[in-house]
Amino acid sequence: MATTCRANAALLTQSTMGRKFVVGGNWKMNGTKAQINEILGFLKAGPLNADTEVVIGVPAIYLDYVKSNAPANVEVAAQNAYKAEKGAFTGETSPLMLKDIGVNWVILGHSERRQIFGESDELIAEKVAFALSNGLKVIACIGETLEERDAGKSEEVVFRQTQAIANQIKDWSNVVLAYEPVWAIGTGKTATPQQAQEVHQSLRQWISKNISPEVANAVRIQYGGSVTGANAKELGSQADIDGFLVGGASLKPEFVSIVNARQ
Ligand SMILES: O=C[C@H](O)COP(=O)(O)O
Repeated sequence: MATTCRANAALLTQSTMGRKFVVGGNWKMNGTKAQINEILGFLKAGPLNADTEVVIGVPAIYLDYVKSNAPANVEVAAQNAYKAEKGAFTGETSPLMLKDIGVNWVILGHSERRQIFGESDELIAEKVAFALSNGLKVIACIGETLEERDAGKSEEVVFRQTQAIANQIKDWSNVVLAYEPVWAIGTGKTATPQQAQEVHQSLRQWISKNISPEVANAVRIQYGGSVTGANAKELGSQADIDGFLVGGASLKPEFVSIVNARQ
């Protein structure tokens, strides 16, 4: 048993080598200044594992405030950005505006953007390309709905969504993929570590074949969908899970233990 555990740990170290664990907190449309101050309070208190990259996705109106008040070991992300520098796009935010206030990350293609706001694979891919070309780092979300999973189409869907991005970009070094099965988002139904690992592994194999082995080895793939302090350690111990994108629990002090899941 001890030998098997050591062998698994060695395999995990080998397969994740060079991929820094990255945990995102997606606040979605939540937060008041008072609540944000509480969140920043527990992030400052941490302690946050220095080997984990932490990025919080903040509503646009609070980006500047959070950027000015977040601890130095926490990066700040927008939850959306448009594919143009400036112009007549009422209600949108440009990657250049984000850079202007010192925000270096953006979350794109979240399933809520896809489903509620009708964003297509192509639009998301264009936004990813435009954000990257303007110096942002991108968390690009992919994932299947329950109907698609029940129809056995999980892989087909995530491959299609990733292909759309691959059609628009060449350099993946500033991209983190977030696999978020839609049926697990905000439902309390987490994918089991095995279910998540299975999709992450086949996605990495698909990337190796269709993009390149180098990208497959280097690109970080987060899991998202009802991640909590209670399930993060087991999920985070899977060889192809390189971090999390956390919704509800990122608003709570348990986010600290999610960040520290790989310690
Ligand atoms: O971006 C985060 C995901 O939508 C997960 O949300 P959740 O942790 O509340 O299920």
